[in-house]
Amino acid sequence: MATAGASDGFAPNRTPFKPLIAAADGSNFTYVSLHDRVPHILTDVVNDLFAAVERCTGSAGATAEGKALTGELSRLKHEMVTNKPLTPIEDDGAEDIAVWNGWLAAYFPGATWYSAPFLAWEPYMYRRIAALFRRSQHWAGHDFFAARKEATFRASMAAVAKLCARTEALAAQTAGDAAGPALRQVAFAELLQASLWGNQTDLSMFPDLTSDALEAMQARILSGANSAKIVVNDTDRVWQIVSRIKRGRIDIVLDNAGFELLQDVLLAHWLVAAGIAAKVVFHPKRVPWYVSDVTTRDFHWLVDAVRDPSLAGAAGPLPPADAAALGRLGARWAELLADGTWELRDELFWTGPYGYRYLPTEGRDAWEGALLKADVVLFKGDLNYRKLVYDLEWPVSTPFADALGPLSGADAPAIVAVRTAKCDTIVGVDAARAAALFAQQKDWVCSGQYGVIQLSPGRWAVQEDAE
Ligand SMILES: O=P(O)(O)OC[C@H]1O[C@](O)(CO)[C@@H](O)[C@@H]1O
Repeated sequence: MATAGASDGFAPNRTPFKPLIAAADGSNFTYVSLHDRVPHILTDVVNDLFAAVERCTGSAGATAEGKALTGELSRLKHEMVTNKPLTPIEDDGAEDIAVWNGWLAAYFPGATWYSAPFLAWEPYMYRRIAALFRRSQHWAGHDFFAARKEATFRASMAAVAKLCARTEALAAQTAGDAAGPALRQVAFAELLQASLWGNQTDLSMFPDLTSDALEAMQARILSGANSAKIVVNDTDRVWQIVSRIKRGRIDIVLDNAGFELLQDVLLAHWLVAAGIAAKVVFHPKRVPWYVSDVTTRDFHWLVDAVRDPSLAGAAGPLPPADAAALGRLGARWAELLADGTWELRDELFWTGPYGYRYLPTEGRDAWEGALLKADVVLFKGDLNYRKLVYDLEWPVSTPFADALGPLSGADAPAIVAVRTAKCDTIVGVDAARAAALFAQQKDWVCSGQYGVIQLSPGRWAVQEDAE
């Protein structure tokens, strides 16, 4: 098996700064995750499956298999809480199993849950859960998180409808030649910021978001009250690039389903309406991931739910103008998907073991097959950020592009990380600013209350310099 060492001396188990390790440092966020938060998620998976098995009116085989699966999931939880070694993932027929197991054997032989880095054991757990389901005959297509993802979105349909109406209006104001660049910049900044704060609605951290909370969040974005919480805000630099693109290509490496996905889709809607993008490629996950991550099915579900909220079981009538905007946008998105303007590519790399600095070597399908063809790639959310910068104890002021390593080369697309900070890793922050924030709130970097919009201009640096 080829080992993934990079020319800069970096390897998955040999890093220039310490990776975040669970047990070593006592009560940090990693430890709390492994000790409390993630075992609860596993318990929820077991309980959800148990309830689904109880409801199951299918064959006796499905019931028996479902019960056996709950047993296997409970065993997985036992391995975790009793700090057993990370064992090979059982073969579920997907090509990435060999990649996962080769990576474990090469870089973390004998590692246990508490000795493996955070970025190793946590994705490993979600892939093991997925493998257990995918190996079953009757439960292979069951997304144990689907009900929760859909319920949150359904419950926030009033906020969803308002946002659709607003984006439709923004697109109408800024699409034509008559719209000045300043207006377009403001629209872009608003939608990018909405996409950022949409990342707060992640069910693995904040399971209880209500429609009112979502509307309050939108109000804070519009009033500018949230801007101070964007610790690094490269929006203007991103706009310098985006505003030069005419009918280009934007890729979005998605994070959470539901409300965050809606914000990403609204941004994509505007990019197409404004003539900036002739193609938007979305990258969802192939298997259920980190509770609320978008799968291909979730994407289509959202488009259908916006096109006809009654199909999604949304309660109560909406104001007629908002309802009409919903229907129009949903129908438009279905068209964009059908004619290939929007494309979904759920490469297995996103649920694999490697950090994104290994995209050029271990993720060619995603890198050469997709991202390199883009003008700009947006990486949404906390986990994508951790995988981009490799989840280390970086000095906070390390430039973002330096932390990206091979992804920031002169042939690369512009890379934009759009993330609310929900773990200890962060780069590109002025050291004095970070110190002031730590003095104010010890856990600011894990709290989900602060965000970053960070740019590595890649091949666009040349054009920026040329101006
Ligand atoms: O949905 P996001 O933004 O990727 O967040 C995923 C969550 O998982 C973690 O990466 C670890 O559980 C957190 O840091 C974060 O809260």
